[in-house]
Amino acid sequence: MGDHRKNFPVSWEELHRDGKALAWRLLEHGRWDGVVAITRGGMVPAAVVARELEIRVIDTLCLASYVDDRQGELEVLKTASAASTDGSGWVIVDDLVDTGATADKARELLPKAHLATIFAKPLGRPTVDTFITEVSQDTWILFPWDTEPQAVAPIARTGGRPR
Ligand SMILES: O=P(O)(O)OC[C@H]1O[C@H](OP(=O)(O)OP(=O)(O)O)[C@H](O)[C@@H]1O
Ligand SMILES: O=c1[nH]c(=O)c2nc[nH]c2[nH]1
Ligand SMILES: [Mg+2]
Repeated sequence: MGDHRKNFPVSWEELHRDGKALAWRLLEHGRWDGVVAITRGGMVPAAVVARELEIRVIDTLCLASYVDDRQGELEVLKTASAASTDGSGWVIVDDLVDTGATADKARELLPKAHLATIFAKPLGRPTVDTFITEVSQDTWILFPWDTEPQAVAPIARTGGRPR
């Protein structure tokens, strides 16, 4: 695994709540023509946002760069059909910005779209228009689709290392 010092586990309930918080923030900007989910991580937040804002036009932009918590070269696996436009009136949703590389590519493809995430780390924060929660750069966010409950040692016994 990579060099992250802290894990930040997120539950389905927390993600649902934060997705709704993101929808409230996006509502302030008026109506949206559609949502572009950056797959795969953006799909669940995008579903919550689309449901709350009654948006039924949903597209995907398929970008991949990480294997586990190691960043590799960013691959564009599929563009959004909204990419035939400049993206104005559309909101792009992802689960998080970390280094900002994924968000930079989304902006390159849809320069006028609004970019929204649930989480932002400091390096990526300037690339996103709206986000809900900031976490430190050395934190790894653990999403519910990547995790399952298991027994762990007390923090004090790990010597401060991530478990
Ligand atoms: O700001 P960055 O450093 O670019 O990192 C953020 C991106 O990394 C993760 O996607 P990942 O490449 O793991 O693909 P996935 O969504 O299919 O899991 C996450 O879902 C974001 O899209
Ligand atoms: O599950 C994830 N958690 C993260 O903190 C992260 N950063 C980039 N990609 C990520 N994926
Ligand atoms: Mg992703």
